[in-house]
Amino acid sequence: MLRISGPREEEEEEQEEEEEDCPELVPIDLQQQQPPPPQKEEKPDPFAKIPVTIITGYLGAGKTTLLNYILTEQHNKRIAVILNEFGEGSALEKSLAISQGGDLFEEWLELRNGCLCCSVKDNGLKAIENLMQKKGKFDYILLETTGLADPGAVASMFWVDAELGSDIYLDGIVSVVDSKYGLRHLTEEKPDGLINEAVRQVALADIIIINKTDLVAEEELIKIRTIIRSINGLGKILDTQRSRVDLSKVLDLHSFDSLSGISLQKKLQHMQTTQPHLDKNLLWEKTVKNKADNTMEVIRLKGLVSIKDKPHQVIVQAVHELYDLEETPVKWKEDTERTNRLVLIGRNLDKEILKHLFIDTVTEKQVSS
Ligand SMILES: Nc1nc2c(ncn2[C@@H]2O[C@H](COP(=O)(O)OP(=O)(O)OP(=O)(O)O)[C@@H](O)[C@H]2O)c(=O)[nH]1
Ligand SMILES: [Zn+2]
Repeated sequence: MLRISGPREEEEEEQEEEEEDCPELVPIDLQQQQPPPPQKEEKPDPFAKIPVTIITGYLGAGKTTLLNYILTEQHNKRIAVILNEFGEGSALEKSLAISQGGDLFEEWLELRNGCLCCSVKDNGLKAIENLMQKKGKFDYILLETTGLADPGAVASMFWVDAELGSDIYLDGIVSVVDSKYGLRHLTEEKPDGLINEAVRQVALADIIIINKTDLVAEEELIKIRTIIRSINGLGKILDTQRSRVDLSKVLDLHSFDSLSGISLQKKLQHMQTTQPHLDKNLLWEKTVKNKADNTMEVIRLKGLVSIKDKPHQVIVQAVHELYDLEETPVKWKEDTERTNRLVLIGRNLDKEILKHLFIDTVTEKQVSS
């Protein structure tokens, strides 16, 4: 079954499931006796450590959507964004990632609002080191991991790299979960009995965002919330549509400061002992097979395609069997050939078969009379 999601509607306010934070108690007499603190002039402190928030989550859950949302919200920060991309088509992913009117960027790119953005292929360490040479130009770092990454590895790098550690600190790990497919990702058993990536991402998170609540009914949400709780009993769980979350709930958390209790090391240990309560795999309708007769399964697709009579490039995205198309502000060049590019991630995928299938689908058929 294929479905195109309809035109974007204005989202309702995201609901939050967690209890409100308790207000802090302040002794009355202290408050009365002390004069208000003088208004400080906001000047960046060149020696201040820069917070890093890791944004993790399974393929297509809404990480980049969250990044884009944060960048466009009012935050009074100069944010540097690092995207860990998948696939070989670097230009493709970059142009999809951050809405900059289709500008492509290899190195650090300055965004309109003073934020910086960079797209990297490896673990992001180089990008951060590279970024630190621009110290003073930004005051927050957001790092999006690839959907299949174990965030523990990325997070650990802030401990391993002492030099890096003196400039920046890990502020928190945010994990985005897809309401529709999260359950499936979280309960998938790996053949070797290892903990799957989706579970690792949830287990390590300080904040778990259950995104795409528009796609599921309340019962589904309860199910996914329950399994998330069973994996991570500590993280704060928030529900969102289009990753629209209250920024104060995801930034400046100081999750790993000595004061806030559980350290990353502890979390990593905790993770090994927590087991998800498994639901059995969901049934899925599959028809295309590879040469070895195994059913192909696409988990994630991104692409830049040309649509007949449309002057603009169109982005196609899919998460399992849902997909949507979005016209970009970028026009195809008049005098050059329009090239369609697709990046697919999944199981038992066969490039040749998929290519034929795609060409078959888009080729105009002669109707014989
Ligand atoms: N229906 C619906 N679609 C959403 C929502 N949030 C994001 N999407 C769509 O889901 C798709 C994937 O979103 P991304 O933000 O690119 O996901 P991602 O986690 O960055 O994906 P990868 O980097 O490939 O792992 C896009 O087509 C989004 O437009 C939502 O709340 N509801
Ligand atoms: Zn992304």
